[in-house]
Amino acid sequence: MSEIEPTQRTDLAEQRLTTTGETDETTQAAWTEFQFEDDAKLAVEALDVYYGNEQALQSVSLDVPDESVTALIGPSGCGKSTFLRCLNRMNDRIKSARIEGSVALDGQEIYSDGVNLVELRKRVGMVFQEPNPFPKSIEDNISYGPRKHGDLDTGLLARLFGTDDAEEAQALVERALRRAALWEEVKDRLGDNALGLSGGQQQRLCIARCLAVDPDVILMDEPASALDPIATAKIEDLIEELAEDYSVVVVTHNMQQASRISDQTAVFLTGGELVEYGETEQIFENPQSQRVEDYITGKFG
Ligand SMILES: Nc1ncnc2c1ncn2[C@@H]1O[C@H](COP(=O)(O)OP(=O)(O)OP(=O)(O)O)[C@@H](O)[C@H]1O
Repeated sequence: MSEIEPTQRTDLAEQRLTTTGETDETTQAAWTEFQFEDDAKLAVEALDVYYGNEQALQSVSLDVPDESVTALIGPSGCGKSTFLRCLNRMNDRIKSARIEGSVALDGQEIYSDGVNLVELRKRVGMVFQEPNPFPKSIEDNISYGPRKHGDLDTGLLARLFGTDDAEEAQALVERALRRAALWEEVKDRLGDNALGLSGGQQQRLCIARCLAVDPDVILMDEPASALDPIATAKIEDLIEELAEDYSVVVVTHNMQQASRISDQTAVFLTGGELVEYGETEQIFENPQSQRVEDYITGKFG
Protein backbone atom coordinates (compact mmCIF):
# COMPACT_ATOMS: atom_id res chain seq x y z
CA MET A 1 0.00 0.00 0.00
CA SER A 2 1.36 3.43 -0.79
CA GLU A 3 1.58 6.31 1.66
CA ILE A 4 -0.80 9.22 1.06
CA GLU A 5 1.10 12.47 0.92
CA PRO A 6 -0.09 14.79 3.71
CA THR A 7 -0.47 17.55 1.13
CA GLN A 8 -2.80 15.38 -0.92
CA ARG A 9 -4.97 14.78 2.15
CA THR A 10 -5.14 18.51 2.84
CA ASP A 11 -6.07 19.20 -0.77
CA LEU A 12 -8.93 16.74 -0.52
CA ALA A 13 -10.18 18.35 2.69
CA GLU A 14 -9.96 21.84 1.18
CA GLN A 15 -11.69 20.68 -1.96
CA ARG A 16 -14.50 19.33 0.21
CA LEU A 17 -14.90 22.64 1.99
CA THR A 18 -14.80 24.74 -1.14
CA THR A 19 -17.08 22.54 -3.19
CA THR A 20 -19.73 22.28 -0.50
CA GLY A 21 -22.29 25.04 -0.13
CA GLU A 22 -22.00 28.26 1.82
CA THR A 23 -23.83 28.19 5.13
CA ASP A 24 -25.40 24.84 5.98
CA GLU A 25 -22.76 22.71 4.35
CA THR A 26 -19.84 24.67 5.75
CA THR A 27 -21.33 24.23 9.20
CA GLN A 28 -21.85 20.60 8.39
CA ALA A 29 -18.12 20.19 7.74
CA ALA A 30 -17.45 21.44 11.29
CA TRP A 31 -20.05 19.05 12.71
CA THR A 32 -18.37 16.10 11.08
CA GLU A 33 -14.87 16.99 12.22
CA PHE A 34 -14.43 14.90 15.29
CA GLN A 35 -11.05 15.29 16.99
CA PHE A 36 -9.36 12.62 19.03
CA GLU A 37 -5.89 12.37 20.52
CA ASP A 38 -4.00 9.83 18.43
CA ASP A 39 -3.64 9.31 14.70
CA ALA A 40 -6.66 7.84 12.97
CA LYS A 41 -6.72 4.10 12.48
CA LEU A 42 -8.84 4.70 9.40
CA ALA A 43 -8.93 8.07 7.70
CA VAL A 44 -11.68 8.55 5.12
CA GLU A 45 -11.54 11.61 2.87
CA ALA A 46 -14.10 12.89 0.39
CA LEU A 47 -15.60 9.49 -0.29
CA ASP A 48 -18.20 9.33 -3.06
CA VAL A 49 -19.89 6.06 -3.99
CA TYR A 50 -22.15 5.50 -6.98
CA TYR A 51 -24.16 2.44 -7.98
CA GLY A 52 -24.59 3.04 -11.69
CA ASN A 53 -25.97 6.59 -11.87
CA GLU A 54 -27.24 6.61 -8.29
CA GLN A 55 -25.03 8.31 -5.74
CA ALA A 56 -25.08 6.40 -2.43
CA LEU A 57 -22.46 8.41 -0.49
CA GLN A 58 -21.66 12.09 -0.87
CA SER A 59 -18.20 13.33 -0.05
CA VAL A 60 -17.95 11.59 3.29
CA SER A 61 -14.89 12.39 5.40
CA LEU A 62 -14.50 10.69 8.74
CA ASP A 63 -11.62 9.48 10.90
CA VAL A 64 -11.98 6.31 12.95
CA PRO A 65 -9.83 6.03 16.09
CA ASP A 66 -8.17 2.87 17.38
CA GLU A 67 -9.32 0.90 20.44
CA SER A 68 -12.86 2.17 20.49
CA VAL A 69 -16.32 1.55 19.06
CA THR A 70 -17.58 3.80 16.28
CA ALA A 71 -21.31 3.47 15.55
CA LEU A 72 -22.84 4.35 12.18
CA ILE A 73 -26.52 5.19 12.43
CA GLY A 74 -29.17 6.64 10.14
CA PRO A 75 -32.39 5.73 8.36
CA SER A 76 -32.70 2.86 5.94
CA GLY A 77 -30.93 3.43 2.63
CA CYS A 78 -28.72 6.31 3.85
CA GLY A 79 -25.53 4.44 2.94
CA LYS A 80 -24.30 2.98 6.24
CA SER A 81 -23.54 -0.48 4.81
CA THR A 82 -22.07 1.06 1.69
CA PHE A 83 -19.73 3.12 3.84
CA LEU A 84 -18.76 0.10 5.95
CA ARG A 85 -18.02 -1.97 2.87
CA CYS A 86 -15.71 0.76 1.55
CA LEU A 87 -13.45 0.26 4.57
CA ASN A 88 -12.19 -3.12 3.37
CA ARG A 89 -13.07 -2.76 -0.30
CA MET A 90 -15.98 -5.19 -0.21
CA ASN A 91 -17.76 -2.87 -2.66
CA ASP A 92 -15.18 -3.92 -5.25
CA ARG A 93 -17.27 -7.06 -5.58
CA ILE A 94 -20.31 -5.06 -6.73
CA LYS A 95 -20.00 -4.49 -10.48
CA SER A 96 -22.06 -1.30 -10.61
CA ALA A 97 -20.22 0.33 -7.71
CA ARG A 98 -17.80 3.21 -8.38
CA ILE A 99 -15.77 4.65 -5.53
CA GLU A 100 -13.95 7.98 -5.46
CA GLY A 101 -11.98 9.51 -2.62
CA SER A 102 -9.52 8.11 -0.17
CA VAL A 103 -9.44 5.59 2.68
CA ALA A 104 -6.19 5.19 4.59
CA LEU A 105 -5.46 2.44 7.07
CA ASP A 106 -2.63 3.49 9.39
CA GLY A 107 -1.74 6.15 6.83
CA GLN A 108 -1.65 3.76 3.87
CA GLU A 109 -4.10 4.24 1.02
CA ILE A 110 -6.23 1.11 0.61
CA TYR A 111 -7.50 2.15 -2.84
CA SER A 112 -4.01 2.25 -4.37
CA ASP A 113 -3.29 -0.05 -7.27
CA GLY A 114 -1.57 -3.18 -6.16
CA VAL A 115 -3.11 -3.37 -2.70
CA ASN A 116 -3.40 -7.02 -1.72
CA LEU A 117 -7.12 -7.44 -1.01
CA VAL A 118 -6.69 -10.71 0.89
CA GLU A 119 -4.18 -9.02 3.20
CA LEU A 120 -6.41 -5.94 3.52
CA ARG A 121 -9.44 -8.03 4.51
CA LYS A 122 -7.30 -9.90 7.01
CA ARG A 123 -6.42 -6.57 8.66
CA VAL A 124 -9.95 -5.22 8.32
CA GLY A 125 -12.27 -8.10 9.14
CA MET A 126 -16.03 -8.13 8.74
CA VAL A 127 -18.97 -9.65 10.61
CA PHE A 128 -22.34 -9.67 8.87
CA GLN A 129 -25.95 -9.33 9.97
CA GLU A 130 -26.75 -13.02 9.51
CA PRO A 131 -24.23 -15.34 11.13
CA ASN A 132 -22.47 -17.18 8.29
CA PRO A 133 -20.24 -19.93 9.70
CA PHE A 134 -18.74 -22.38 7.24
CA PRO A 135 -20.49 -25.79 7.22
CA LYS A 136 -17.46 -27.26 8.95
CA SER A 137 -16.48 -28.11 12.50
CA ILE A 138 -16.25 -25.35 15.10
CA GLU A 139 -12.46 -25.63 15.23
CA ASP A 140 -12.09 -25.68 11.44
CA ASN A 141 -14.09 -22.47 11.25
CA ILE A 142 -11.42 -20.80 13.39
CA SER A 143 -8.29 -22.40 11.90
CA TYR A 144 -9.44 -21.96 8.28
CA GLY A 145 -8.27 -18.33 8.00
CA PRO A 146 -4.83 -18.76 9.58
CA ARG A 147 -4.30 -21.85 7.40
CA LYS A 148 -5.34 -19.99 4.28
CA HIS A 149 -3.00 -17.12 5.08
CA GLY A 150 -0.14 -19.54 5.69
CA ASP A 151 0.06 -18.71 9.40
CA LEU A 152 -0.72 -22.34 10.26
CA ASP A 153 0.31 -25.55 8.56
CA THR A 154 -1.98 -28.44 9.50
CA GLY A 155 -3.66 -31.41 7.82
CA LEU A 156 -2.57 -34.63 6.16
CA LEU A 157 0.17 -33.18 3.92
CA ALA A 158 1.59 -31.15 6.82
CA ARG A 159 1.72 -34.34 8.89
CA LEU A 160 3.42 -36.25 6.08
CA PHE A 161 6.00 -33.52 5.56
CA GLY A 162 6.53 -33.05 9.29
CA THR A 163 5.41 -29.40 9.25
CA ASP A 164 2.25 -29.95 11.28
CA ASP A 165 1.29 -27.04 13.60
CA ALA A 166 -1.49 -29.00 15.33
CA GLU A 167 -0.65 -27.80 18.84
CA GLU A 168 -0.38 -24.23 17.72
CA ALA A 169 -3.72 -24.60 15.91
CA GLN A 170 -5.36 -25.89 19.09
CA ALA A 171 -3.97 -23.00 21.10
CA LEU A 172 -5.14 -20.51 18.48
CA VAL A 173 -8.64 -21.99 18.37
CA GLU A 174 -8.92 -21.76 22.15
CA ARG A 175 -7.56 -18.20 22.23
CA ALA A 176 -9.99 -16.96 19.58
CA LEU A 177 -12.99 -18.70 21.15
CA ARG A 178 -12.13 -17.36 24.60
CA ARG A 179 -11.72 -13.86 23.18
CA ALA A 180 -15.18 -14.17 21.61
CA ALA A 181 -16.67 -15.41 24.90
CA LEU A 182 -17.64 -18.75 23.38
CA TRP A 183 -15.00 -21.17 24.70
CA GLU A 184 -16.87 -22.38 27.78
CA GLU A 185 -19.95 -23.19 25.70
CA VAL A 186 -18.18 -25.19 22.99
CA LYS A 187 -14.92 -26.54 24.44
CA ASP A 188 -16.30 -30.09 24.68
CA ARG A 189 -17.59 -30.20 21.10
CA LEU A 190 -15.00 -28.48 18.95
CA GLY A 191 -15.39 -31.18 16.31
CA ASP A 192 -19.14 -30.63 15.93
CA ASN A 193 -20.56 -28.86 12.91
CA ALA A 194 -20.83 -25.11 13.52
CA LEU A 195 -24.29 -25.05 11.96
CA GLY A 196 -25.57 -26.88 15.06
CA LEU A 197 -24.88 -23.86 17.26
CA SER A 198 -27.58 -21.34 18.19
CA GLY A 199 -27.76 -18.09 16.21
CA GLY A 200 -26.03 -16.12 18.97
CA GLN A 201 -23.29 -18.72 19.30
CA GLN A 202 -22.83 -18.77 15.53
CA GLN A 203 -22.39 -15.01 15.54
CA ARG A 204 -19.77 -15.21 18.31
CA LEU A 205 -18.08 -17.95 16.29
CA CYS A 206 -17.98 -15.60 13.30
CA ILE A 207 -16.39 -12.96 15.52
CA ALA A 208 -13.86 -15.56 16.76
CA ARG A 209 -13.13 -16.50 13.14
CA CYS A 210 -12.46 -12.86 12.38
CA LEU A 211 -10.17 -12.52 15.45
CA ALA A 212 -8.18 -15.64 14.54
CA VAL A 213 -6.35 -13.85 11.71
CA ASP A 214 -5.35 -11.02 14.07
CA PRO A 215 -7.09 -8.02 12.48
CA ASP A 216 -6.61 -4.33 13.31
CA VAL A 217 -10.17 -3.30 12.57
CA ILE A 218 -13.45 -5.21 12.91
CA LEU A 219 -16.40 -4.07 10.81
CA MET A 220 -19.84 -5.22 11.94
CA ASP A 221 -23.00 -4.74 9.91
CA GLU A 222 -25.95 -4.97 12.32
CA PRO A 223 -24.33 -7.92 14.08
CA ALA A 224 -27.16 -8.47 16.56
CA SER A 225 -30.26 -7.65 14.54
CA ALA A 226 -31.03 -11.34 13.83
CA LEU A 227 -30.65 -12.31 17.51
CA ASP A 228 -32.87 -12.48 20.59
CA PRO A 229 -32.34 -10.02 23.48
CA ILE A 230 -30.09 -12.33 25.51
CA ALA A 231 -27.85 -13.18 22.55
CA THR A 232 -27.85 -9.46 21.64
CA ALA A 233 -26.67 -8.51 25.14
CA LYS A 234 -23.79 -10.97 24.84
CA ILE A 235 -22.73 -9.53 21.50
CA GLU A 236 -22.94 -6.00 22.91
CA ASP A 237 -20.75 -6.95 25.89
CA LEU A 238 -18.31 -8.58 23.54
CA ILE A 239 -18.10 -5.53 21.29
CA GLU A 240 -17.26 -3.35 24.28
CA GLU A 241 -14.53 -5.78 25.34
CA LEU A 242 -13.08 -5.99 21.84
CA ALA A 243 -12.74 -2.23 21.77
CA GLU A 244 -9.97 -2.53 24.35
CA ASP A 245 -7.74 -3.95 21.63
CA TYR A 246 -9.33 -3.22 18.27
CA SER A 247 -10.97 -0.49 16.30
CA VAL A 248 -14.59 -1.63 15.96
CA VAL A 249 -16.99 0.00 13.48
CA VAL A 250 -20.63 -1.03 13.89
CA VAL A 251 -23.66 -0.28 11.74
CA THR A 252 -26.84 -0.41 13.77
CA HIS A 253 -30.48 0.54 13.33
CA ASN A 254 -30.88 0.46 17.06
CA MET A 255 -30.13 3.86 18.54
CA GLN A 256 -30.20 2.59 22.11
CA GLN A 257 -27.64 0.03 21.13
CA ALA A 258 -25.43 2.70 19.57
CA SER A 259 -25.69 4.82 22.71
CA ARG A 260 -24.90 1.84 24.96
CA ILE A 261 -21.88 0.44 23.18
CA SER A 262 -20.18 3.16 21.16
CA ASP A 263 -17.62 5.81 21.98
CA GLN A 264 -18.35 7.93 18.93
CA THR A 265 -21.30 8.01 16.58
CA ALA A 266 -21.60 9.07 12.95
CA VAL A 267 -25.07 10.01 11.74
CA PHE A 268 -25.82 9.51 8.05
CA LEU A 269 -29.02 10.84 6.56
CA THR A 270 -30.92 10.25 3.35
CA GLY A 271 -28.87 10.83 0.24
CA GLY A 272 -25.70 9.35 1.70
CA GLU A 273 -24.62 12.42 3.59
CA LEU A 274 -22.64 12.28 6.82
CA VAL A 275 -24.38 14.99 8.81
CA GLU A 276 -22.80 14.76 12.21
CA TYR A 277 -19.98 12.86 13.92
CA GLY A 278 -18.90 13.17 17.53
CA GLU A 279 -18.76 11.67 21.00
CA THR A 280 -21.76 9.40 21.37
CA GLU A 281 -23.03 11.22 24.45
CA GLN A 282 -22.88 14.57 22.68
CA ILE A 283 -24.64 13.22 19.58
CA PHE A 284 -27.51 11.80 21.61
CA GLU A 285 -27.82 14.56 24.19
CA ASN A 286 -26.82 17.65 22.33
CA PRO A 287 -26.74 17.20 18.55
CA GLN A 288 -25.64 20.25 16.57
CA SER A 289 -27.82 19.54 13.58
CA GLN A 290 -31.56 19.97 13.70
CA ARG A 291 -31.97 17.10 11.25
CA VAL A 292 -29.97 14.81 13.52
CA GLU A 293 -32.04 15.88 16.50
CA ASP A 294 -35.23 15.15 14.54
CA TYR A 295 -33.92 11.75 13.58
CA ILE A 296 -32.81 10.83 17.09
CA THR A 297 -36.04 11.97 18.67
CA GLY A 298 -37.98 9.92 16.14
CA LYS A 299 -39.49 12.81 14.18
CA PHE A 300 -38.40 11.08 10.98
CA GLY A 301 -36.57 8.01 9.71
N1 LIG B 1 -25.48 -3.60 -4.57
C1 LIG B 1 -26.17 -2.50 -4.79
N2 LIG B 1 -26.55 -2.17 -6.04
C2 LIG B 1 -27.25 -1.04 -6.29
N3 LIG B 1 -27.64 -0.16 -5.34
C3 LIG B 1 -27.29 -0.44 -4.07
C4 LIG B 1 -26.54 -1.61 -3.72
N4 LIG B 1 -26.35 -1.60 -2.39
C5 LIG B 1 -26.94 -0.49 -1.91
N5 LIG B 1 -27.51 0.21 -2.94
C6 LIG B 1 -28.26 1.48 -2.81
O1 LIG B 1 -27.42 2.40 -2.13
C7 LIG B 1 -28.15 3.15 -1.18
C8 LIG B 1 -27.55 2.94 0.20
O2 LIG B 1 -27.75 1.59 0.59
P1 LIG B 1 -27.11 0.96 1.89
O3 LIG B 1 -27.49 -0.47 1.93
O4 LIG B 1 -25.68 1.30 1.95
O5 LIG B 1 -27.88 1.78 3.04
P2 LIG B 1 -28.09 1.44 4.56
O6 LIG B 1 -28.10 2.73 5.28
O7 LIG B 1 -27.09 0.43 5.01
O8 LIG B 1 -29.54 0.80 4.55
P3 LIG B 1 -30.23 -0.24 5.54
O9 LIG B 1 -30.20 0.40 6.89
O10 LIG B 1 -31.60 -0.40 5.01
O11 LIG B 1 -29.41 -1.51 5.49
C9 LIG B 1 -29.59 2.68 -1.28
O12 LIG B 1 -30.28 3.55 -2.14
C10 LIG B 1 -29.46 1.32 -1.91
O13 LIG B 1 -30.61 0.99 -2.67
